[in-house]
Amino acid sequence: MPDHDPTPDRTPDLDIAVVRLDPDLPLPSYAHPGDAGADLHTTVDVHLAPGERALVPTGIGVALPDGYVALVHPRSGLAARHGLSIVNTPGTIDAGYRGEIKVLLINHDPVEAVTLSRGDRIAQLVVQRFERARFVEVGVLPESVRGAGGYGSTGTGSRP
Ligand SMILES: O=c1ccn([C@H]2C[C@H](O)[C@@H](COP(=O)(O)OP(=O)(O)OP(=O)(O)O)O2)c(=O)[nH]1
Ligand SMILES: [Mg+2]
Repeated sequence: MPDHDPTPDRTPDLDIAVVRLDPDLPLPSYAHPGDAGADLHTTVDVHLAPGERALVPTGIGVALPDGYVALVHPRSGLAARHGLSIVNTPGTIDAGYRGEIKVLLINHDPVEAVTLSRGDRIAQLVVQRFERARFVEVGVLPESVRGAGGYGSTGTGSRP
């Protein structure tokens, strides 16, 4: 770590009530100042054959304030080293949810199994504010430059 960290730790913006359903495992925590994701741990040993998935408990329950959502993101190190990801990435933890946060891990490696031990950090939780939309039905949508183009409509090469 440099003498002067250019990303100093912030005063937390928000308190979130957490229960530890497994008191021997740590609370979610940020690895570095400025990190967006707080790491979540598995409470169980996991063995995933190639292509296999498993719903893995984290031992954590939260009560998010109204207007907030927590998103369960994969960890890039596990993805790069082992092909490990999350089936429904990012998982959505609703403000009203009071159950245990679980992570639907999947082993995308075509050959190697993935083995994780109880206590390993398996995913990261990003807490965000969100907008509650009112879906207002109209007959025709306003025009835009993109229009209905999508799914690669701009091509893959560099653009002028
Ligand atoms: O990765 C995840 C995704 C969801 N959940 C919990 C929290 C969330 O609030 C609840 C419902 O998730 P979601 O809305 O994604 O699932 P659904 O299939 O739509 O179920 P439901 O009908 O219960 O909303 O399950 C997790 O613990 N981990
Ligand atoms: Mg739902």
